[in-house]
Amino acid sequence: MIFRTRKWVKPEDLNANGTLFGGSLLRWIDEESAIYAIIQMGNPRSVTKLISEINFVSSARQGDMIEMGLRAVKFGRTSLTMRAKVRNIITGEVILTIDKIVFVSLDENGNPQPHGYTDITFKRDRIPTSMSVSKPRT
Ligand SMILES: CC(=O)SCCNC(=O)CCNC(=O)[C@H](O)C(C)(C)COP(=O)(O)OP(=O)(O)OC[C@H]1O[C@@H](n2cnc3c(N)ncnc32)[C@H](O)[C@@H]1OP(=O)(O)O
Repeated sequence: MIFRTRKWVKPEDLNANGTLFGGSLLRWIDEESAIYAIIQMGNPRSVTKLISEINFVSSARQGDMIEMGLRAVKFGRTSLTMRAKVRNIITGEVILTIDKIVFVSLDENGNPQPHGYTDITFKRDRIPTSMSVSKPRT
Protein backbone atom coordinates (compact mmCIF):
# COMPACT_ATOMS: atom_id res chain seq x y z
CA MET A 1 0.00 0.00 0.00
CA ILE A 2 1.34 3.43 -0.94
CA PHE A 3 0.60 6.41 1.33
CA ARG A 4 0.45 9.39 -1.01
CA THR A 5 -1.59 12.16 0.56
CA ARG A 6 -0.84 13.85 3.85
CA LYS A 7 -3.15 16.08 5.85
CA TRP A 8 -2.66 18.33 8.84
CA VAL A 9 -5.68 18.22 11.15
CA LYS A 10 -6.96 21.78 11.56
CA PRO A 11 -9.72 23.38 13.70
CA GLU A 12 -12.25 23.26 10.86
CA ASP A 13 -11.81 19.46 10.61
CA LEU A 14 -12.88 18.75 14.20
CA ASN A 15 -16.10 17.37 15.65
CA ALA A 16 -17.77 18.53 18.90
CA ASN A 17 -15.54 16.12 20.78
CA GLY A 18 -12.41 17.96 19.59
CA THR A 19 -11.21 15.08 17.41
CA LEU A 20 -11.11 14.65 13.63
CA PHE A 21 -14.66 14.68 12.18
CA GLY A 22 -15.39 11.38 10.43
CA GLY A 23 -17.15 13.20 7.58
CA SER A 24 -14.01 15.21 6.78
CA LEU A 25 -11.94 12.07 6.70
CA LEU A 26 -14.41 10.30 4.40
CA ARG A 27 -14.45 13.29 2.04
CA TRP A 28 -10.64 13.13 1.81
CA ILE A 29 -10.71 9.36 1.25
CA ASP A 30 -13.37 9.62 -1.46
CA GLU A 31 -11.33 12.27 -3.29
CA GLU A 32 -8.12 10.25 -2.91
CA SER A 33 -9.90 7.14 -4.22
CA ALA A 34 -11.38 9.07 -7.14
CA ILE A 35 -7.94 10.31 -8.25
CA TYR A 36 -6.48 6.81 -7.83
CA ALA A 37 -9.36 5.23 -9.80
CA ILE A 38 -9.10 7.81 -12.61
CA ILE A 39 -5.38 7.11 -12.97
CA GLN A 40 -5.75 3.32 -12.79
CA MET A 41 -8.80 3.00 -15.07
CA GLY A 42 -7.70 5.82 -17.39
CA ASN A 43 -11.11 7.47 -17.29
CA PRO A 44 -12.06 10.83 -15.71
CA ARG A 45 -15.69 9.63 -15.55
CA SER A 46 -15.02 7.28 -12.63
CA VAL A 47 -17.60 7.28 -9.83
CA THR A 48 -17.91 5.85 -6.35
CA LYS A 49 -20.14 2.77 -6.40
CA LEU A 50 -19.64 1.30 -2.95
CA ILE A 51 -17.80 1.96 0.30
CA SER A 52 -17.86 -1.05 2.61
CA GLU A 53 -17.71 -1.09 6.40
CA ILE A 54 -15.66 1.82 7.74
CA ASN A 55 -13.64 1.17 10.86
CA PHE A 56 -12.69 4.33 12.75
CA VAL A 57 -9.92 2.58 14.68
CA SER A 58 -8.60 5.57 16.64
CA SER A 59 -8.98 9.36 16.81
CA ALA A 60 -6.80 12.09 15.38
CA ARG A 61 -6.48 15.45 17.12
CA GLN A 62 -5.82 19.03 16.06
CA GLY A 63 -2.22 19.37 14.92
CA ASP A 64 -1.84 15.69 14.06
CA MET A 65 -0.34 14.86 10.68
CA ILE A 66 -2.00 11.93 8.97
CA GLU A 67 -1.43 10.02 5.74
CA MET A 68 -3.82 8.13 3.51
CA GLY A 69 -2.97 4.89 1.72
CA LEU A 70 -4.78 3.04 -1.05
CA ARG A 71 -4.21 -0.18 -2.88
CA ALA A 72 -6.06 -1.69 -5.81
CA VAL A 73 -7.18 -5.19 -4.85
CA LYS A 74 -9.35 -6.16 -7.84
CA PHE A 75 -9.69 -5.04 -11.42
CA GLY A 76 -13.16 -5.94 -12.68
CA ARG A 77 -14.54 -5.40 -16.18
CA THR A 78 -15.85 -1.89 -15.52
CA SER A 79 -14.88 -1.49 -11.85
CA LEU A 80 -11.89 -1.14 -9.60
CA THR A 81 -11.89 -2.27 -5.96
CA MET A 82 -9.48 -0.62 -3.52
CA ARG A 83 -8.53 -0.99 0.13
CA ALA A 84 -7.81 2.09 2.30
CA LYS A 85 -5.89 2.85 5.44
CA VAL A 86 -5.24 6.14 7.28
CA ARG A 87 -2.54 6.44 9.91
CA ASN A 88 -0.75 8.99 12.08
CA ILE A 89 2.52 9.94 10.35
CA ILE A 90 4.48 10.28 13.60
CA THR A 91 3.20 7.37 15.67
CA GLY A 92 2.08 5.04 12.90
CA GLU A 93 -1.17 4.49 14.79
CA VAL A 94 -3.98 3.35 12.50
CA ILE A 95 -6.88 5.83 12.39
CA LEU A 96 -9.18 4.24 9.79
CA THR A 97 -9.51 1.17 7.62
CA ILE A 98 -11.91 0.43 4.76
CA ASP A 99 -11.81 -3.04 3.19
CA LYS A 100 -13.61 -2.22 -0.04
CA ILE A 101 -14.05 0.96 -2.06
CA VAL A 102 -15.50 0.26 -5.50
CA PHE A 103 -15.31 2.76 -8.37
CA VAL A 104 -16.95 2.25 -11.77
CA SER A 105 -15.73 3.61 -15.08
CA LEU A 106 -18.57 5.26 -17.07
CA ASP A 107 -19.13 6.23 -20.69
CA GLU A 108 -20.46 9.64 -21.77
CA ASN A 109 -24.04 8.46 -21.13
CA GLY A 110 -23.32 7.43 -17.54
CA ASN A 111 -23.33 3.69 -18.26
CA PRO A 112 -20.58 1.33 -17.02
CA GLN A 113 -17.76 1.15 -19.57
CA PRO A 114 -15.07 -1.55 -19.67
CA HIS A 115 -11.67 -0.07 -18.75
CA GLY A 116 -9.60 -2.88 -20.23
CA TYR A 117 -7.00 -3.06 -17.43
CA THR A 118 -6.12 -6.01 -15.22
CA ASP A 119 -3.34 -4.73 -12.98
CA ILE A 120 -1.89 -1.68 -11.24
CA THR A 121 0.14 0.92 -13.07
CA PHE A 122 2.86 2.82 -11.20
CA LYS A 123 3.46 5.10 -14.17
CA ARG A 124 1.53 7.98 -15.73
CA ASP A 125 0.61 6.01 -18.84
CA ARG A 126 -3.16 5.93 -18.25
CA ILE A 127 -3.70 9.52 -17.12
CA PRO A 128 -6.62 10.86 -19.18
CA THR A 129 -5.85 14.14 -20.89
CA SER A 130 -8.96 14.63 -23.03
CA MET A 131 -11.08 16.31 -20.33
CA SER A 132 -8.27 18.16 -18.57
CA VAL A 133 -8.00 21.95 -18.67
CA SER A 134 -4.25 21.66 -18.00
CA LYS A 135 -1.70 20.85 -20.64
CA PRO A 136 -0.16 17.36 -20.17
CA ARG A 137 3.55 17.06 -19.31
CA THR A 138 5.84 16.69 -22.27
C1 LIG B 1 -16.26 10.44 -6.83
C2 LIG B 1 -17.71 10.57 -6.50
O1 LIG B 1 -18.04 11.02 -5.47
S1 LIG B 1 -18.93 10.01 -7.61
C3 LIG B 1 -20.53 10.41 -6.90
C4 LIG B 1 -21.18 9.28 -6.20
N1 LIG B 1 -21.45 8.16 -7.08
C5 LIG B 1 -22.45 8.17 -7.98
O2 LIG B 1 -23.15 9.15 -8.17
C6 LIG B 1 -22.68 6.89 -8.73
C7 LIG B 1 -24.20 6.58 -8.82
N2 LIG B 1 -24.40 5.22 -9.29
C8 LIG B 1 -24.57 4.92 -10.59
O3 LIG B 1 -24.63 5.80 -11.44
C9 LIG B 1 -24.70 3.47 -10.97
O4 LIG B 1 -24.86 2.70 -9.79
C10 LIG B 1 -23.48 2.96 -11.76
C11 LIG B 1 -23.60 3.45 -13.20
C12 LIG B 1 -22.15 3.42 -11.15
C13 LIG B 1 -23.41 1.42 -11.79
O5 LIG B 1 -24.66 0.94 -12.18
P1 LIG B 1 -25.00 -0.61 -12.02
O6 LIG B 1 -26.38 -0.78 -12.53
O7 LIG B 1 -24.68 -1.09 -10.65
O8 LIG B 1 -24.00 -1.24 -13.06
P2 LIG B 1 -23.56 -2.74 -13.20
O9 LIG B 1 -24.52 -3.68 -12.55
O10 LIG B 1 -23.25 -2.94 -14.66
O11 LIG B 1 -22.19 -2.83 -12.37
C14 LIG B 1 -21.07 -2.09 -12.77
C15 LIG B 1 -19.88 -2.58 -11.98
O12 LIG B 1 -20.09 -2.27 -10.60
C16 LIG B 1 -19.99 -3.46 -9.82
N3 LIG B 1 -20.96 -3.37 -8.74
C17 LIG B 1 -22.26 -3.05 -8.86
N4 LIG B 1 -22.85 -3.07 -7.65
C18 LIG B 1 -21.89 -3.40 -6.76
C19 LIG B 1 -21.86 -3.58 -5.35
N5 LIG B 1 -22.97 -3.43 -4.61
N6 LIG B 1 -20.70 -3.91 -4.77
C20 LIG B 1 -19.57 -4.06 -5.50
N7 LIG B 1 -19.53 -3.89 -6.84
C21 LIG B 1 -20.68 -3.58 -7.46
C22 LIG B 1 -20.33 -4.59 -10.77
O13 LIG B 1 -19.79 -5.81 -10.31
C23 LIG B 1 -19.70 -4.09 -12.05
O14 LIG B 1 -18.32 -4.33 -12.00
P3 LIG B 1 -17.53 -5.19 -13.15
O15 LIG B 1 -18.01 -4.69 -14.48
O16 LIG B 1 -16.09 -4.85 -12.93
O17 LIG B 1 -17.85 -6.62 -12.90
